[in-house]
Amino acid sequence: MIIAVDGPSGSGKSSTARGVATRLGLRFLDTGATYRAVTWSAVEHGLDLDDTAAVAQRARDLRLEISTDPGHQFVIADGADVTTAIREPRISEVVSKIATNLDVRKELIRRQRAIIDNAQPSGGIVVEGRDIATVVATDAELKVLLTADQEARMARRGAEVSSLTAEQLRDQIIRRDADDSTVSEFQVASDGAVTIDSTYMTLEEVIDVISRLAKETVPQGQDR
Ligand SMILES: Nc1ncnc2c1ncn2[C@@H]1O[C@H](COP(=O)(O)OP(=O)(O)OP(=O)(O)O)[C@@H](O)[C@H]1O
Ligand SMILES: Nc1ccn([C@H]2C[C@H](O)[C@@H](COP(=O)(O)O)O2)c(=O)n1
Repeated sequence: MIIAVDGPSGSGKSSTARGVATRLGLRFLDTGATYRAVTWSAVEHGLDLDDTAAVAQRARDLRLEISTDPGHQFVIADGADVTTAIREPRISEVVSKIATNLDVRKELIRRQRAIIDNAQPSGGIVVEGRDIATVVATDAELKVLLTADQEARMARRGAEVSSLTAEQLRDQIIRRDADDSTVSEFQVASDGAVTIDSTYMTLEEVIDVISRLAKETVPQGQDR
């Protein structure tokens, strides 16, 4: 089974998808972490991030290991544990440059699909990102567009990283969504997707709703 969770920045995709995977005993893939790992590597190599060919080559050359265990997340890039480093503001500020590089996307989508295929024997996977239902896994059994209004998303990010200024918060949520939406459609639900507006819902409530939908989606008697 594949559950796709797409949506804008700060809507709760990652925490919700991880929670659903834990609840249902599925694997979990944070596809944003793959774009962040390439960004980290390009920065470490001192590349000009506007040099799309050089950055795409870096994406193809990168040795990348990403955990799909919802209880133990890690990202290893060229042998370095970058689990924390890829979340630093210096990466968040520039990651859209890498995520809007179409050759990088081609390479990372290929890798994401391989990870999803590998997870199938263990029962399935919850995959979160911006283009999962529309591009990466169009055959997902359950497609969710997770939204929340802009103020709620900025408040959530602010509560998570208290050191961010108001300007940095707007950059990480509003500017990033504007840039990212030039290459992916995550503001409007695709065909067959269920929209969940989490503005006034707790994380647990969102996890409950998606878990229930997932159980209703799998035919009775079929192994998960
Ligand atoms: N329904 C919710 N109610 C309140 N807070 C939430 C809810 N869902 C998630 N959060 C919190 O909001 C913050 C952002 O969530 P998360 O990182 O999962 O969002 P995201 O959509 O994956 O963001 P990004 O795409 O920017 O990585 C986290 O601190 C998380 O705990
Ligand atoms: N499937 C995806 C996943 C992520 N992105 C972009 C969006 C962000 O700018 C960046 C990092 O994602 P985050 O960790 O903040 O969810 O990668 C994308 O274009 N497609």
